[in-house]
Amino acid sequence: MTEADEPEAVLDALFATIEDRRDRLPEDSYTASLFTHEKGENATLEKIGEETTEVVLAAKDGDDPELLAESADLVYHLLVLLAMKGLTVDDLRDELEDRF
Ligand SMILES: N=c1c2ncn([C@@H]3O[C@H](COP(=O)(O)OP(=O)(O)OP(=O)(O)O)[C@@H](O)[C@H]3O)c2ncn1[C@@H]1O[C@H](COP(=O)(O)O)[C@@H](O)[C@H]1O
Repeated sequence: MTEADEPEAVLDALFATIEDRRDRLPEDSYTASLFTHEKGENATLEKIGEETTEVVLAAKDGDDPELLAESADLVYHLLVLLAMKGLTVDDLRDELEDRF
């Protein structure tokens, strides 16, 4: 069983993978390309904008599978942005817990 087999741990496993790609920069990794490309931060921010629009349109259309797929794309790119800024998924968890 991997860490990601625990449903509550999937965000931690995904974030650890993003940090690994950021730190090791493997050539075949889309995530690493966002960290290495000169305009990687802009590309990440653009993706967040695009995916947000796609989430809104999927919700408006009542397309639940599309809503879930676009939400996953959005969460992934948000986590990449946090990693770019030196923030972590634990920081996000703390922020959410403070509001709970
Ligand atoms: N969760 C994701 C994830 N979500 C989206 N993407 C990529 O984000 C890119 C942009 O997404 P889009 O939906 O915009 O796809 P697109 O091909 O540009 O399509 P259009 O927008 O043009 O329609 C695509 O290349 C997707 O593959 C992701 N790439 C990686 N991950 C995770 O990151 C891990 C490491 O991946 P690598 O960095 O590739 O090793 C993977 O195991 C996954 O768990």
